[in-house]
Amino acid sequence: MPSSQGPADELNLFSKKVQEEQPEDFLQFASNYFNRRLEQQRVFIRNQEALALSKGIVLFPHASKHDSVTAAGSLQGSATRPSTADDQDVLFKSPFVDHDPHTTHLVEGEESEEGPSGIFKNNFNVGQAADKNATKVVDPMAPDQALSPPPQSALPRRSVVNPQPLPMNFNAERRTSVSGETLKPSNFDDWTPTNYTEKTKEQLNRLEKAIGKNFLFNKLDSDSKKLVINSLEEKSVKQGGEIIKQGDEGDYFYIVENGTVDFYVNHHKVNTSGPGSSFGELALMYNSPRAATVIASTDCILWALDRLTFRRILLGGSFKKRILYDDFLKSMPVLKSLSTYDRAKLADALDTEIYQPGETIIREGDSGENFYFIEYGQAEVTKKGQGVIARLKKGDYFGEVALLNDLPRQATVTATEKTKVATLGKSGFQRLLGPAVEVLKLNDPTRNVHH
Ligand SMILES: Nc1ncnc2c1ncn2[C@@H]1O[C@@H]2COP(=O)(O)O[C@H]2[C@H]1O
Ligand SMILES: Nc1ncnc2c1ncn2[C@@H]1O[C@@H]2COP(=O)(O)O[C@H]2[C@H]1O
Repeated sequence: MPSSQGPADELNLFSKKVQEEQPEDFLQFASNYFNRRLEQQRVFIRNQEALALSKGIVLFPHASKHDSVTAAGSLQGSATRPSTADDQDVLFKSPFVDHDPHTTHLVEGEESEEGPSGIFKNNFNVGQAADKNATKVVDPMAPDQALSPPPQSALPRRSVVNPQPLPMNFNAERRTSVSGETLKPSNFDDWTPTNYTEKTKEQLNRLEKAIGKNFLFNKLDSDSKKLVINSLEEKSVKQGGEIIKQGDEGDYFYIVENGTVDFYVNHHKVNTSGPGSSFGELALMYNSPRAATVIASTDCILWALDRLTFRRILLGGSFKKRILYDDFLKSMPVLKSLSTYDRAKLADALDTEIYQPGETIIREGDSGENFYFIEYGQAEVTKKGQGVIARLKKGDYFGEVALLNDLPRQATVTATEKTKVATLGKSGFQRLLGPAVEVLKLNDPTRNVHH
């Protein structure tokens, strides 16, 4: 059965709800709960389809009207007409939900106790924690693009990629947040993406070599991986060709098989990257204008993934951490100076740890390995001989003093209630915080002692 998360995640969510609600009539509760989930999912798909149709795009070209009411879970829809309220009434109405004493409204994008986008939380791998008491919830990932080497002459103007008319901007409304729209089905059993073409053996071999081990793919299950691979379109770009123009609307996401590309923001070169790297995700994630111009600095072979497949498959998989941390990082005053791109790279590098009341997160005198943001909970800072010197809460950060000044930990930080922190390793701290480091230095609580 298709679902927004996959059966295991749906079951996890469901059992959490059961624990929370302790329903007296379990079967009734279960029936209502899953009816509502199904209803939400169908409504979402209907809306997407209607939106797409309003922009002249057919999302489900192979489906007929009759297909739309096949067995529960078959997510085909009518390609020829927008949905109506009547459709939804007939197709989505749960016989029970209106009168259910147990029903709680599940809103897409609803925050759970577990974090900014709780609906994803049960997807995480439980791994080893930096502190033996902590539970690490997310894996590290995402290779970084190298920083720019030598300066370059003026930008070429000619565009050689994307000769076809522009793409599926079916969701052309500008948005600044990914969260609402991304808590949605990412995997449709019966959905055939528009650009799907089985790859030849030769292409598959090349793809496997170039990108098979890329973080984009090792996060995906085999079906999703196959879907993505067969949706990729091969594009050759000559040296100097403009692949993306800053300010344009997003159409494709790109993976580099061969060659090197340069990134320019407001005509200044900011980055360069080579084989195995990828770019062009920001505009597709945030429905924002392209944040940089991308030029082939050598002849390149690229693989392009259309916007819809990117959003359906990669957003909730490979780019999950960005979605998870998007709102949280945006809300942190200390990170205000970071660009969308900086925030995205930062999110890629974060891990999550949970501490129980009384657990030590940082011990005075230890060497410093991580920087911390508090996602929820409270902690107190103590120093030998001085007792409690500060209290920390949601949105605060700590652990910067040792990293900024190359010193041992200057205080002990202990959770006073269940506390969830996002952690950033030392190298990420130095590489990814950019201008925020200056703010951290200015706010250094030991500034007068060390300087
Ligand atoms: N410093 C940077 N700022 C913005 N985008 C960058 C930067 N470096 C690389 N890029 C990539 O350039 C791409 C341009 O298109 P997007 O905005 O869709 O996504 C962008 C990123 O993938
Ligand atoms: N007055 C303070 N002195 C030292 N550390 C403090 C103080 N207030 C808060 N802290 C935090 O406690 C952390 C302990 O580890 P660090 O020394 O790496 O970074 C420290 C700061 O983030």
